[in-house]
Amino acid sequence: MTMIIGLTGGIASGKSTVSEMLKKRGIPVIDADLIAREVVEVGKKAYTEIVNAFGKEILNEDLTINRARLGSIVFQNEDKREKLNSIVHPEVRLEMKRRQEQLISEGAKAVVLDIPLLFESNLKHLVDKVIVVYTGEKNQLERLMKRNNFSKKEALSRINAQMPLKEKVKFADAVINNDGTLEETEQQLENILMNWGIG
Ligand SMILES: CC(C)(COP(=O)(O)OP(=O)(O)OC[C@H]1O[C@@H](n2cnc3c(N)ncnc32)[C@H](O)[C@@H]1O)[C@@H](O)C(=O)NCCC(=O)NCCS
Ligand SMILES: Nc1ncnc2c1ncn2[C@@H]1O[C@H](COP(=O)(O)OP(=O)(O)OP(=O)(O)O)[C@@H](O)[C@H]1O
Repeated sequence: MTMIIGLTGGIASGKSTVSEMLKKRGIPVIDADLIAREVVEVGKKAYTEIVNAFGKEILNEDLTINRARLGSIVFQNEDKREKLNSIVHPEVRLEMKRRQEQLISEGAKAVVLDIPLLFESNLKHLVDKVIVVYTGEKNQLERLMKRNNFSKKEALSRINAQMPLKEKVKFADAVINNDGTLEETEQQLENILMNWGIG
């Protein structure tokens, strides 16, 4: 039996960092953010629906989606965000399921689904266990501003578009506190995998 593990957290809490550590140990990770980029490539079904809903103003000159522009629209307006989600999420879910089945058929002993909105989208039923990557509010804000070159206002609008991390922790089977060093984060991950028999 393949163990399906959900990896979630808040924006910039460290999911990709933990996901790299998992891959290094040979555990495959299916990344929802990455798939969400693929399904909106020029000409795909979701691409056409986004252009119909948001207009050509959100396109770059080469007709690809201008993510910064679309982001600044949807993170300021919940209705528009829900509209975008309703276009993109079904496509992401289909592709994730396809990849998960492929990995299971190859005999993977565990598969990790890296899904930032696992709880917000009520997807807990898709996984056997959930790891939440946690950081305190101050670290989350600072890391997000630094990584994306965001103002405080821009960063907060994205953080506030998600369930508070403190809430997510309550629904976790295991929590990794990523406020410390990367070594400390890796140690916590090792302990969790060991406890679940996949270390
Ligand atoms: C709005 C978009 C174009 C902004 O693109 P951008 O390159 O700036 O951000 P990126 O996609 O790398 O996402 C960064 C992080 O933002 C957060 N985030 C993204 N979309 C959402 C959303 N709809 N609601 C809440 N948080 C979100 C996640 O924590 C994600 O890890 C893009 O995020 C998008 O298409 N979002 C809708 C699809 C989605 O929900 N993706 C997330 C997982 S499926
Ligand atoms: N323990 C740590 N100490 C210092 N910086 C860290 C640590 N963990 C992650 N970071 C940095 O914080 C930022 C956010 O981390 P990461 O990209 O892994 O988050 P994420 O949860 O995948 O974000 P997103 O939701 O946007 O996909 C990155 O710039 C990363 O290098």
